[in-house]
Amino acid sequence: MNLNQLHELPQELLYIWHAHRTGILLAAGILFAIVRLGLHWRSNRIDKYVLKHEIIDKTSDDTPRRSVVAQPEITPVNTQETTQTTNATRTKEPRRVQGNKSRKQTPNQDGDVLEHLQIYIFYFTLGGSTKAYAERLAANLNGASATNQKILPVEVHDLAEVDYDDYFITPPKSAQRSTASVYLILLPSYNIDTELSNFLSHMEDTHNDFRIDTGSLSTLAGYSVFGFGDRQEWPTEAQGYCTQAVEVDKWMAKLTRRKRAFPLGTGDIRKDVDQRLQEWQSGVEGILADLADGKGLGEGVSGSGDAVESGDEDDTEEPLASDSKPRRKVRSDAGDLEDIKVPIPVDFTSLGRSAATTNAPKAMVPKSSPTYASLTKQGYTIVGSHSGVKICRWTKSALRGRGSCYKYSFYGINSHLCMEATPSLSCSNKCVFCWRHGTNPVGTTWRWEVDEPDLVFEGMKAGHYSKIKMMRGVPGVRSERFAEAMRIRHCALSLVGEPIFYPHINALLAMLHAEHISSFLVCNAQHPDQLAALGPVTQLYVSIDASNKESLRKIDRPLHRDFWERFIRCMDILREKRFTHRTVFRLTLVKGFNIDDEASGYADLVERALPGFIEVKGVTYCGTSTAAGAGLSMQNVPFYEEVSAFVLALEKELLRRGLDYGIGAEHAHSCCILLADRKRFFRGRWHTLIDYEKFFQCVESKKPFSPEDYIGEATPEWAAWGKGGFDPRDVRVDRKGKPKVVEI
Ligand SMILES: Cc1cc2nc3c(=O)[nH]c(=O)nc-3n(C[C@H](O)[C@H](O)[C@H](O)COP(=O)(O)O)c2cc1C
Ligand code: SF4
Repeated sequence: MNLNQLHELPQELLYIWHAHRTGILLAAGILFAIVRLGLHWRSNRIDKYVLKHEIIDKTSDDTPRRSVVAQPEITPVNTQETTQTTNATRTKEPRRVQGNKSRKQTPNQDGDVLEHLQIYIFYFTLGGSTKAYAERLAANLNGASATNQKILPVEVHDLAEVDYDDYFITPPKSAQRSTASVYLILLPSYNIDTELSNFLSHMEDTHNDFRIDTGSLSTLAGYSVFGFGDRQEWPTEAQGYCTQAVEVDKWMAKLTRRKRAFPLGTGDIRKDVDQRLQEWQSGVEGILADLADGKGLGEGVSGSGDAVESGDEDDTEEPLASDSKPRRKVRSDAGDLEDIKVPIPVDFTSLGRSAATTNAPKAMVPKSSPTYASLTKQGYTIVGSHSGVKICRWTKSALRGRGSCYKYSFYGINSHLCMEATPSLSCSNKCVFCWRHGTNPVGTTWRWEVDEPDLVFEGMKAGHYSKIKMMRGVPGVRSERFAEAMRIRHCALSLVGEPIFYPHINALLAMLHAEHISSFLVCNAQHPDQLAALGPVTQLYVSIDASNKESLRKIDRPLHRDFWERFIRCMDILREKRFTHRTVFRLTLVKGFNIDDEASGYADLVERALPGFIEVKGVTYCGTSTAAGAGLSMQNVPFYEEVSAFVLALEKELLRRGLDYGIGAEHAHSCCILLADRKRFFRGRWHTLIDYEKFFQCVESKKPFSPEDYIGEATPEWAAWGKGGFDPRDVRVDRKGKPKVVEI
């Protein structure tokens, strides 16, 4: 290049710039963007690499590299790790926990092979008696598990001597991943300041310490508490009986995240402590065996862990359908059984001839059907293809010492010993107040497969017991009632559907009686032939939902066209049955439907059937769309005074006709009053209770017998008219679980 050309270079460059500046700028911009993106991607990879290695370091090293502020829902990854963390931090700095999200583990849920079960017994004592009980319990458990290699010798610790940090912040160091630990805590109660008060404060502090996982004992396999108290000085829990055991049980539920392995047991040191402790021990032994077998706590409903227990059940007698919202109608063969078009429907009244039908019958509630899904969602256990079982709210209530249903006051039935079941989920009515609407199948004929009665019976019992077991972790469940509940004494065949619809109903009843389970069978007065053929039943109910044809049509919405004729025939059959069966009318009063001016109509029916008893009950509003569609609202639920006024009017009307009925008992809590034939009033008292053992003797004698043969003792004073009828052994509570004052 010569000098001239060199001179012209700037001009040349300027020219090139002007001519190509857009392209140049664009290319530079693209290049810059590529470089930035490359750098960004590279730094991201480094970050990830560092993080990954930090995590690996953290889980493999005794000393945590990072501390993460504990969130309410965090929990240690495993026992060992947590113990190490706590140890490592306790000496150097405030306690720290790592913040991995809870996986709600139990040792054997981790997939670890459970090798051992370590039982720790903790006790507190001042006078020495609880120590003696703890040592005896340890000896018993060691003896019982001597042959089980998985259960390690029991460790016994005095709470006054242990360092709480070693056992009650996290489980002990000795607890390995493959060793499940169970705490059994035996405690007296003292209303004075003792070490026990410190223990309780420690539990509260641990739970509330923001640096510690709120469920820091959740890696335990389970726990159970037994309290010793003195009922003579502290008669009820509210007055102080075993209060500290109750408190510890609640805090343990929180700290373990609901690992209550067996309900809190309590024993009166002056009276029943040995028996209660023995019952509790037997229950605990069962759970320990399950845990050692790697079965975990089972499908138990874990306790809420709430220090203030919530009344987690509504106060209505019948549970509401869980989804009371209007439901889209699902059309399917199985879902809407009423609409199934089976070519030749078989009238179940002539089932013996069903072999003539060529089409094989179907399952009433197939597993794949929406009906099945809906019923199981509501808590029913479907047994076989057409039966069901469910524990009623009163069974739960009695397990928690919150009262039994009116049948305890009237007939001596303990609700926690009662199984509610039906062998036929199908019904021939669509009553407006039935809370199962939209779920249970309906039909006038039995068009389905028939399960054998032994299958139905065994399935019902298994379903019931499994539901009872699910209650063992629920706060407030009394251990002695829980133990008693594992032996069914009564069966209410009234759950849903129509029990006598089942072709083998008599065989099923015989199976119940053979196991000394009493039977209360409720039918809807629509199946006269089955009613006539019915064998022995402890108590035979007929639902009387209206006193005249029009009302019955409006309320029961029966599927049979000849529903009134069927109803009246049933009245006549009942009149005959009164010599062989304890017959009961069950009236459900619905304000605006069947109360007003109907006392005389009901009296007509009583005069016709002459039942031994008349139960009158105010309807429970279930809030379903069906109820609403039928014009039912809370306005239709009568007050207790209105039910009482109706009963008095009916009693008067019956007397006017020379029918001697009187008020035998009441249960104001469930708005229910019992009228009884005055023959049951003798020796100055009503006798509405049942002697169940005598009933079984009568059945076993195979000779004819009458309801008078098994009249029980006098109706308790507290259930008499004007006394309310609430079981005095129990505490009535409101929706929040707070004791409730009953006004009669
Ligand atoms: C000073 C004192 C206070 C007590 N307070 C209660 C109490 O509040 N509630 C209760 O149920 N029992 C209470 N008790 C009864 C004890 O809990 C009961 O006797 C227990 O078995 C004592 O156990 P220990 O011998 O292991 O100390 C109390 C006993 C004493 C001596
Ligand atoms: S009789 Fe049995 S099933 Fe019926 S409400 Fe009472 S406890 Fe429940």
